[in-house]
Parts: sequence; C-alpha cells; structure tokens
Amino acid sequence: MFPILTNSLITCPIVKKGEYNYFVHPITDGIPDIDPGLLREIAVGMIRLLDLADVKYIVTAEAMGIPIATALSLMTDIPVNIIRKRRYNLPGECDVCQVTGYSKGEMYINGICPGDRVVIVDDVISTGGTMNGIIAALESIGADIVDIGFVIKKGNPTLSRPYSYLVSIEVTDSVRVVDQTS
Ligand SMILES: O=P(O)(O)OC[C@H]1O[C@H](OP(=O)(O)OP(=O)(O)O)[C@H](O)[C@@H]1O
Ligand code: HPA
Repeated sequence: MFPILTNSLITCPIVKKGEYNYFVHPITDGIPDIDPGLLREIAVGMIRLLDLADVKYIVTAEAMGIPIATALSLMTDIPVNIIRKRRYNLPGECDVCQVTGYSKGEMYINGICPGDRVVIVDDVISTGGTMNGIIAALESIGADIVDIGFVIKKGNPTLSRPYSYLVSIEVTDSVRVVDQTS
C-alpha cells in the first residue's frame, strides 16, 4: 500500500537516546533527504485517511509535521497552522506541555479560535505525549478537533482521542512494519 514508506522504514538507522530506540527516517528527521515521491505517497494516503470537510486549519507541530502538513495544504487548499517551539507572547497564545520518550519542553499555539474546525497531523506518534499535550491545549481553546492522523505509529501509544495512521512499526535494533492502513 505504501511501498516507498515501508521500504524506507525497514532500512533506516536506529540510534540510542538513553534507553529509547530512536529510528532516523526522512519523514521524522529529514535525514538523509525527503524524496518527493515519498512525500506524495504519504500525502495521497493521508488525504484518503482524514475527514477534511469544512476544516479551517491543518494543525501540526514544529518541526517534522511541517513537510506533511504543507504537502496536504497544497493538495487541499486548507491553510496550515504550526504549533511552534518558540514563544511569541501574542495575545491569546496557548502553551502546550510536550513530553516525549526522550525530551521535555513547551510549544505554543497561536491563531486558533473557539469553534475552529481543525485536523491535526504529525509525522509520528510514539508515547503520545506530544499529541496529548496538543489535544488538551486545543480543547482548552475550544477548537473543534475533527480528526487526527499520523504517518507512523511507533509502539503502543495512549491517546485521549481516536486517531488513524498509515503505517504501524515496532523498533528494536531494527524497524519492523506491523500493519498498514488499507
Ligand atoms: O508521541 P511522542 O512520544 O510525543 O513522540 C512524537 C513526537 O516526537 C517528535 O517531535 P520532536 O519534538 O521530538 O521532534 P521534531 O522537532 O524533529 O519534530 C515527532 O515529530 C512528534 O511530534
Ligand atoms: O524514534 C523516533 N524517531 C523519530 N522521531 C520520533 N519521535 C518520537 N520517536 C521518534
């Protein structure tokens, strides 16, 4: 179903971040490069996966959600709203607490209003820490979260809302593809 994505996953390197097995892949790290054919395969798959009807923003997290959200935006004409790692102190700025398997930090939402219909996309979900933080912040704003989609699900994350993904993987000293969206 996603031949370029699955082939690139099973051949990608793994590095250790403490005890965490971190896979290094074009879509999650931009390394070694982002092949346009891969991006197209992902964008077509995500558009088929997601409910994008009457959506105001495709919301994504800096940094590696940006190429995916941009590709979707070019194909749908829906604007992208990027959750940034930089604070701007603008009126209404909303903090997101981000905890991953290897890092902790803050991100910041600007430009989303109560009632805005949004779809959230990201490159990968692993612990779910990033997306749970984003969901909580968007709910506190009063945004209407219509759908949530990832390119890759790693392991068994826990998320406070339903979501979908293109490919599910397990990572040890290599990447194993567990299942794929049909
Ligand atoms: O489910 P989780 O355990 O939270 O992991 C997923 C998050 O980790 C990465 O972000 P990160 O901020 O590390 O990297 P990036 O700046 O390269 O996108 C990825 O882009 C997701 O947002
Ligand atoms: O193992 C990983 N690789 C790349 N990005 C990630 N974001 C969370 N986990 C990972």
